[in-house]
Amino acid sequence: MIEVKNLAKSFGDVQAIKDVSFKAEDGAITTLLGANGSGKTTTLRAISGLLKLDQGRAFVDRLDCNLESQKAQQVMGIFPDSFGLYVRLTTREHLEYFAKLHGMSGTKMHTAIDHVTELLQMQDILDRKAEGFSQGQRMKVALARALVHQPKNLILDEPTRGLDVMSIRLLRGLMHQLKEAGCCILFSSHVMAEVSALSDHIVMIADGIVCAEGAETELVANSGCSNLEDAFVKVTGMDKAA
Ligand SMILES: Nc1ncnc2c1ncn2[C@@H]1O[C@H](COP(=O)(O)OP(=O)(O)OP(=O)(O)O)[C@@H](O)[C@H]1O
Repeated sequence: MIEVKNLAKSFGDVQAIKDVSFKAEDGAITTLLGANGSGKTTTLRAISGLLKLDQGRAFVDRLDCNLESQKAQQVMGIFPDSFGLYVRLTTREHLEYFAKLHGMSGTKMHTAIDHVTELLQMQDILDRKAEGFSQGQRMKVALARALVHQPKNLILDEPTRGLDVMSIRLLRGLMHQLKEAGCCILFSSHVMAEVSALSDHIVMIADGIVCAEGAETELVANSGCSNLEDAFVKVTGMDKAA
């Protein structure tokens, strides 16, 4: 479970997030839905422990992401907005490196690597260096890296950007599978169809503030609109800005 309370963070004069609070439950897919620059990545980075907040607290499985960052890292997998692979390392070497960072070794580590390799159907790239990997192959390595220590919580920042239809299907299938297994999945997106297809709970964010949250049907009904896109535009005040 992920819970954030009153997060705020500025970069110089830019207030990236002003007041962000929400809860992402286990066994559910929660989406941070917001336009470009609304504060999605900053929020996810704060949960990942990569950012020192000006205000507020973030918790993963009740562990404070700032004060108990090492323990919190153990229970979350992070799929960042840039894949950041080391081109000279093979897929296997990437996975071993991340597994070791999570304290794994020996048979346990090799079994975990076999498991994610199977899960993501990536046997063909396991012993290839990452240099020259396609976007889909890079996505698989980044996802496998996030999952190798079998975290209960998975955080994905705009995971489908740049992917083709088969890679997106694989990713969505996996998110559903992990949700069914009881994991807490938190992802960010601004693609309405994707948000609608995947989300159990949607958190709408605009200009660094959470404007509304709930199930899609609830958000649409409360807005008086007929679909999620119109509800989003209305709730975030983007109709007035246009
Ligand atoms: N390291 C940084 N330095 C300066 N400004 C930043 C930094 N990180 C984020 N910002 C600013 O904070 C605001 C929110 O950015 P953020 O990346 O969180 O938005 P986002 O919702 O993820 O956007 P996108 O969908 O375009 O990725 C933007 O105005 C951005 O320029």
